[in-house]
Amino acid sequence: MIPVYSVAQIRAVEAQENSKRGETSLMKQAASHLASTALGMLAENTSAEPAFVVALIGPGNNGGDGLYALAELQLQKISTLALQFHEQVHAEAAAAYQAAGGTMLDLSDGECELAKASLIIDAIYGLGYRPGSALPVLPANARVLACDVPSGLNPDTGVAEDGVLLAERTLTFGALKSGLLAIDGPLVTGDITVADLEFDFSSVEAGTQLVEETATRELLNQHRSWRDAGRHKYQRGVLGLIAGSDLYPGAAQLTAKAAVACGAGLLRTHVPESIQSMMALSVPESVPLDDDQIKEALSSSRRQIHGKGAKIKAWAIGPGLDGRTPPTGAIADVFASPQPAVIDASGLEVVPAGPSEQPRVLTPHAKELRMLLSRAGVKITPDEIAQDPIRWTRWAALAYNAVVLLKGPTSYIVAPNGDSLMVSHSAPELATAGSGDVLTGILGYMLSDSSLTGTEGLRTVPNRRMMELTACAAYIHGHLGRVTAADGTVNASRLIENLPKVMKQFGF
Ligand SMILES: NC(=O)C1=CN([C@@H]2O[C@H](COP(=O)(O)OP(=O)(O)OC[C@H]3O[C@@H](n4cnc5c(N)ncnc54)[C@H](O)[C@@H]3O)[C@@H](O)[C@H]2O)[C@H](O)CC1
Repeated sequence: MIPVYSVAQIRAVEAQENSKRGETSLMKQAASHLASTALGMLAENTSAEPAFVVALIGPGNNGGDGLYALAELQLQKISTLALQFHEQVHAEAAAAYQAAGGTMLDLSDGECELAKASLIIDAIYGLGYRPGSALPVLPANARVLACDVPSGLNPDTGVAEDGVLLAERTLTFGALKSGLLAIDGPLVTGDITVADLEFDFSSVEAGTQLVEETATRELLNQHRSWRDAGRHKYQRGVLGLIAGSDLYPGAAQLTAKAAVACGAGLLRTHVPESIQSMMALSVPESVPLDDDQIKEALSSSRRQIHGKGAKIKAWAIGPGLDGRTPPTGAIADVFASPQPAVIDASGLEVVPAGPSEQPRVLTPHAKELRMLLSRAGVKITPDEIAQDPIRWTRWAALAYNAVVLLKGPTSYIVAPNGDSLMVSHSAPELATAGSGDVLTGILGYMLSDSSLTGTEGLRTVPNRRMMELTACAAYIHGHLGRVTAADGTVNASRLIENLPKVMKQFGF
């Protein structure tokens, strides 16, 4: 996992490093990473035209990084040009660039050169960016390498100006900044690479951790064993799904299909009688579960604690459920059971607040998070959630004593003790009806498979593990969105079609 810091934290560490190693030395180290990233991007060019790198240079150290990087390229016989965006410029870096034979022009005098560039380095604003600046308009198909932070993106909040310089790649220095991963960040940074400047972050605690592919695989493999291959279906994850209504019969089917597509050992479905035949036809692998059988499953799970085998290992509650009526009878009993549960959609309208014996993951989008907080007595607006998603997700995790996954372009996963993870590997095309139902099926299956939770019947799944598996499910769901979008438009049914292949890529 990759730690994510605030601008203030990075500034503090940078100041320490500057006093130890000197600002110029740090800038040159950053610039060297920037120059080699630029060379890597140029090597991808198929054009026979000689390389021509144009850098947009701002007034501060971000601009200084850009100039030192151009000087390195110039010394490697790459044709370069520096376009000054501001009358002020980093004098020492400018002198170094000109000593290397570089040419500096005011942007107004050299703007026409941008169209000829094989690569544009955006070194106008980085950490020091303040909203409200004018920004240049770049040629439509320009290849842009952002220096530290794309200009026009707030490095802390992730809010971008309309005129933000869209990057193909962002090389960020020292560590990930929260703004690169939040709100507009994922839409404007392109692929992000962190340039290691050997900073000492021991004095600051990361606000959160980004779960990327390597971490996802490590987390999934934590409890896997060669013995898993010999398991029978009751050991390969038995999920109880409580979902569906006459109003929304489809959501239950999508979650059911997704859980089956993940390779669950057995799916038991508790849906209204009016849609049971539809469920049996559309998901023939599923087995119905009536109230009495739920009570039997719950009582045997208690017996399991005393040695007898129960069958249902986890619950998925909510997709398409009629949220107007509070749970009664068997469904209320499920909310009080010790098995882990993922609670989504209308299930969020009825999940009880406060301490619970059940290890739970709630999976709201921003509007549902607002409803959860309102039910817990906290009135806030969608904008307030957007401005500080981790803080408000943490509120809900505390109020409901549950792991909370706030769904969006970036997913935030927060445990009741305040620990948080982020997943930014996603696809904008996932904003389509039923996508959340598919995620519920993936997560529900994962919580039901003891080769993933690492717990047999005697212990409930710890919140830390619930949080880790939720992040893995969010990562796989985001990857599923990218794979599906690669060869066509995205809908929930196509996501499900691709799910077996994607799960296989992650060792299932
Ligand atoms: N953090 C690190 O590890 C390292 C950072 N480096 C580079 O330094 C920049 C940050 O430099 P700084 O001079 O503080 O700020 P910027 O260059 O981002 O901004 C320059 C300057 O621009 C002015 N400004 C900001 N917004 C506006 C606006 N809207 N209108 C007008 N003027 C504006 C403001 O005065 C800023 O100070 C960081 O990104 C890295 O690239 C080190 O070089 C390497 C290590």
